[in-house]
Parts: sequence; C-alpha cells; structure tokens
Amino acid sequence: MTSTQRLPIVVLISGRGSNLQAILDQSQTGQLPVEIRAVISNNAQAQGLERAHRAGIETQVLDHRHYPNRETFDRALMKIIDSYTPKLVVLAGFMRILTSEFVRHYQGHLINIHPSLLPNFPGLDTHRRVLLAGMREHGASVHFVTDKVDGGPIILQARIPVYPEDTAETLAARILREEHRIYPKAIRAFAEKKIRLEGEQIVWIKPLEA
Ligand SMILES: Nc1nc2c(c(=O)[nH]1)N[C@@H](CN(C=O)c1ccc(C(=O)N[C@@H](CCC(=O)O)C(=O)O)cc1)CN2
Ligand SMILES: NCC(=O)N[C@@H]1O[C@H](COP(=O)([O-])[O-])[C@@H](O)[C@H]1O
Repeated sequence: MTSTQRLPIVVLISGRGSNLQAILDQSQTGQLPVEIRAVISNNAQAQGLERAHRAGIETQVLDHRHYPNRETFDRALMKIIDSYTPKLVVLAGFMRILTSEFVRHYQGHLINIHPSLLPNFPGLDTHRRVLLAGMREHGASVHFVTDKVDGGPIILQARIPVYPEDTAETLAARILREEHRIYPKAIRAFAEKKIRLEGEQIVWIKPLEA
C-alpha cells in the first residue's frame, strides 16, 4: 500500500496508549490504511510515548500545566497538529476537554473513543458508575468530537454483558478489548470514505457491522 493511499493521522494520548498500540499494530500489518505522522501527549510520562518511539513514530509533549488557560494550550496544540497536516485527529485516551475553537477547527476530522454506551455515562469513571447504576450491559463508543463532551455523533459501538462478579477493573479490561477492535474499524471506515460528518449528522456510505 503506497503512502499516497494511506490516510495521514495524528494521535493524541495522555496515558497507557493501548488504543494507540492497536492502531499502530493494524497500520503496520496493512489492515488499517493510515500513516501515523505523530503521537502527541499532554503528559510527558505517558506510556504511549514509548510505544510510539518503539514504532519509530515522531512524538511531541505539550504539558497543559505550562499554559495559563485552556484556550492558549489548545492553540499551541493546534499549531503542532497542523504542522503534520493530518486528515484525521484521533483522541486515544486523551484526557483534556477541548475548546470550541479547537473542535471547530477539526470538525468532521476529529474522533474519540469513550468507555461507555453513549449517550449514557459521558465523562469519567464510567466503569464504576455503570456498576453503581446496576446496568446489565456496558460498552464502548467511537464518536465524532463536538463541543458537547462525549455528545458527538456516534460512529460505532460495542456492547458487553455486565456479570454479577464484575468490578470496575474487570469491566475496564473487557471494554478495552472491545475498544481495540472497534477503533481501528471506525478509523478504517473514515479512511475508506465510508462515513463522513455533515453538520451534526453522520452520512454512511455503507453500513458498518460492529
Ligand atoms: N470538546 C470535547 N473535548 C473532548 C471530548 C469531546 O467529546 N468534546 N472527548 C474527551 C474524551 N473524554 C472522554 O471520552 C474526556 C476526557 C477528559 C475529561 C475531563 O473531565 N478532563 C479534565 C481533566 C481530567 C484529567 O486531567 O484527568 C479536564 O479537561 O479538565 C472528560 C471527558 C476529550 N475531550
Ligand atoms: N473519557 C476518555 C476516556 O476515559 N478514555 C478511555 O481511556 C482509556 C485509555 O486507554 P489507552 O490509553 O490504553 O488507550 C480507554 O478506555 C478510553 O476509552
């Protein structure tokens, strides 16, 4: 597969980077037609940075604590991202809420994976909240990023049962496996132009099975 056929992407992380690893792995085997131009983290200690280094991918660290406010951090982040001219920005465990200016700049080319069956359980600490709510099922969602945090149009979801013996840790482990399956699938759909965002609506060129 030539580089001209691969979708140029930048991946934003904050921590472990297991979703980054899933994308990396499928990119390296050719299953996922993307070219990861850079991995950018707001956390210098993010384990995902080591994953990128091992794969020979350029990394950048931009610590949000070094900026007076969210707006100046996001503008600095946009400047770095745009230097790589990606066609898609992939949030993979990126733990900062992004400003309207950032979202507008990348609207339709900015996606996220969230560990719940959106629109239920937006925000943080979803596994524990799902257990506390006594839910019988849980899941993960890939969505376009909009101003409404975790409220953007949903691209793909995966569902798992919640067992009586489940803990937040066992749920997190099973959800991560599903994330690693659906995130590359959703990115591939975007790369192959099977989906696009029009306003707040997702236009499917061909339905995707989860
Ligand atoms: N404008 C948007 N920004 C972000 C979205 C989005 O849909 N719209 N998705 C999130 C990802 N996310 C959950 O999937 C999420 C990440 C972080 C937070 C949050 O409350 N962050 C705090 C800091 C938390 C920390 O540093 O540990 C904050 O930014 O103040 C909520 C949801 C990514 N951004
Ligand atoms: N609200 C954002 C959020 O909670 N994202 C979640 O953080 C984890 C990152 O794991 P990873 O760094 O190993 O990909 C993933 O479970 C992802 O869904």
